[in-house]
Amino acid sequence: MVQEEKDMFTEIEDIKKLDIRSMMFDELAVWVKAVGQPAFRAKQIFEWVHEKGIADAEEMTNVPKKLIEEIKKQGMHGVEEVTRLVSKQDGTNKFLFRLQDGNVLESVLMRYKHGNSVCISSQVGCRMGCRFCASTIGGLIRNLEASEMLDQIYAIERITGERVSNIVVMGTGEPLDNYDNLIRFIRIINDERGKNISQRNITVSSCGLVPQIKKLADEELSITFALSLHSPTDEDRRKLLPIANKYSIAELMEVCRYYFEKTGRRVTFEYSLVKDENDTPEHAYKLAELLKNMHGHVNLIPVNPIKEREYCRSLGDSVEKFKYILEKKDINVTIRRSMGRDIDAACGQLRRKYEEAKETF
Ligand SMILES: C[S@@+](CC[C@H](N)C(=O)[O-])C[C@H]1O[C@@H](n2cnc3c(N)ncnc32)[C@H](O)[C@@H]1O
Ligand code: SF4
Repeated sequence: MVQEEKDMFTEIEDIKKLDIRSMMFDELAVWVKAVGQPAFRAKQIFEWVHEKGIADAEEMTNVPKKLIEEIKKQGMHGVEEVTRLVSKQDGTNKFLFRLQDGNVLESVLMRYKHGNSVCISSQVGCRMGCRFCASTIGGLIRNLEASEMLDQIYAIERITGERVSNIVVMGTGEPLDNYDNLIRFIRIINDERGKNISQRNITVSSCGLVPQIKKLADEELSITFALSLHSPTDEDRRKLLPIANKYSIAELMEVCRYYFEKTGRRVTFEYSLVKDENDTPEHAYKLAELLKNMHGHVNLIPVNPIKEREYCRSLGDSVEKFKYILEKKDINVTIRRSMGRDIDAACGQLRRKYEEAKETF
């Protein structure tokens, strides 16, 4: 075999490891050719799967039976609704979805004046061990495929009949611990032949994996990067986030600066306020000092209590005071409204409940 043939062979072998919904357009075109079909079929399939967001290959009415059989053989992974909770307070919908292998995950639809936003999961479980997070209690089960991230959005559109315009990758899982599938997901959801969701309307949040943040910056995407900072000092951060033992705040600030330089996008700093642990005026002053020359924005969120952990949500007064101190120091800051508080707002809680009481669903 000459080198070119070898490369083509490796390419198709790699593509065949993906399910149809996880293939980017160019990969789908190679696959279509490999199963002996004309090139225009790739566009048809891509539009059915990603623009229309169909649940089942059988719905492709203009695609020949033989090709549908090939697609089924290749597989089209996605999610299926198990249950849905609707908040009486603000109309937020929380979905529990089942994957083909029986694992379950959560996605949340939030309705805002500017459009519908969906918070998706990127892994089944998480191995990062953050102290206040329900998603990590059972550890990491597995990474989600790009198809399984995409179908959380498509399924919500199918179920509600409403368009989704914003995506936050802030559900269960550490997206940068599932890096390649995350990038594949972003490229497909942004493809103009599919849902064509602007990269500017996508936010990816991470607990702070420095090498992957650098890699993300080098992709030069125009997504928003959110860093879960939660403390201005290494000492306090280590108490809340085990990953802080690996990467220091100084390294995080350096890579966030790099992210801004490469992409021109301001970084969001997530700060979940835990009573007496990171919500004192001293913490606020230190945070202001740390972020004074960063091109960023702070998002404060009083922590959502979970029953497995002992810590408390900051009181309203401390939250307002924290915000006031940051503002006085010219730091851009907002308090994130906690959506769907009446329906287990803390991410991972519904999935845990389901795992604990499968038979009642
Ligand atoms: C669930 S994580 C998923 C994204 C990514 N793994 C991360 O940590 O940024 C999304 C955000 O929710 C925060 N979070 C987790 N549990 C929380 C809780 N009980 N209350 C408030 N925020 C929480 C995280 O710290 C993070 O900022
Ligand atoms: S906060 Fe994020 S990184 Fe930490 S355990 Fe939860 S999902 Fe994982």
